[in-house]
Amino acid sequence: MKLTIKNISKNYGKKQALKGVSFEMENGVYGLLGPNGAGKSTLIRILVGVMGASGGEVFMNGINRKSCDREYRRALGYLPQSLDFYPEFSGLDYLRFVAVLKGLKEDDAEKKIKTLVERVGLANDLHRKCINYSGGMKRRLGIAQALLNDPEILILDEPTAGLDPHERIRFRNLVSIFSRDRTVLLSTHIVSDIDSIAKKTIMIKGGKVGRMESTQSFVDAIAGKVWNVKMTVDELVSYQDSHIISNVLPIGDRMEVRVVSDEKPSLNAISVPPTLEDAYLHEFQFEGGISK
Ligand SMILES: Nc1ncnc2c1ncn2[C@@H]1O[C@H](COP(=O)(O)OP(=O)(O)OP(=O)(O)O)[C@@H](O)[C@H]1O
Repeated sequence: MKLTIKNISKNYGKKQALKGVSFEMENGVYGLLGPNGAGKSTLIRILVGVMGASGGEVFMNGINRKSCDREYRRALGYLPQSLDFYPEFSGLDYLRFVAVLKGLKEDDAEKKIKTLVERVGLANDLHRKCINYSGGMKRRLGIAQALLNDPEILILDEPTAGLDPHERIRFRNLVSIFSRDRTVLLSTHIVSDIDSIAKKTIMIKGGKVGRMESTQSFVDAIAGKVWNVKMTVDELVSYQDSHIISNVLPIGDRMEVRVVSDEKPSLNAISVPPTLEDAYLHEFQFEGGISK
């Protein structure tokens, strides 16, 4: 399955939310990473067809999606940022309801629901009202509904928002397993969501795709630009206004400060191996109040 996004733009009145976004995806997880307001949700809404683009095209296996709308919708699974549940619905009612909306035959739906709830770890909670599920269970129910029609393309919009670390890791592992033979686009501003599972990371800012590379390439590109510097708390106060700081660790009466900097930031700085989080900070150094 190949999905090609070509020159997509979107205007909300005078606000240009997407400015000619282009990239291509095949099997595997693709992380769509960008700060608040970068245009991630707008792009996703256009890809899943709940909103029209102002310009540009989407192609599925080389065919314009406008010419294969039915097949495209059939191939698509979508987990939106928030899911609403009818108060009386159990998890099972909800999945049956979505199965009807997706046009699944009753027998197929029951088999599919049984397999999926086991895979997402909800088999013992199916008869409970889903509004009483924990955040993690709701997300797992969300991924089960997105997978009911066996989609080849799975689109997840900030799927781990509000989850505790245990549920976050569980969700990430699920996505990784499901991505073996699917194309997954996972939008997030949480670097650890995609750090270990995305084969490519798409960095988006100001409505433009800055770079799309293998996740490891982003990390490799800033090798030699991440440093540990020991300093006092007073020194840190003035230091943090002029440097990108990715971590601070108190050691005795001093601070070990992790700094992302093209140049060696001070004489006693020691070069350390970079992470994707460092690469994100380097890429978005002018977003989120970091000035340099
Ligand atoms: N309905 C709308 N009307 C006007 N402007 C909008 C609308 N929806 C989004 N925007 C603007 O478009 C830009 C992109 O918004 P979008 O929600 O796509 O970003 P995002 O990357 O998903 O952000 P977040 O991570 O905060 O969800 C922002 O500047 C936002 O304020």
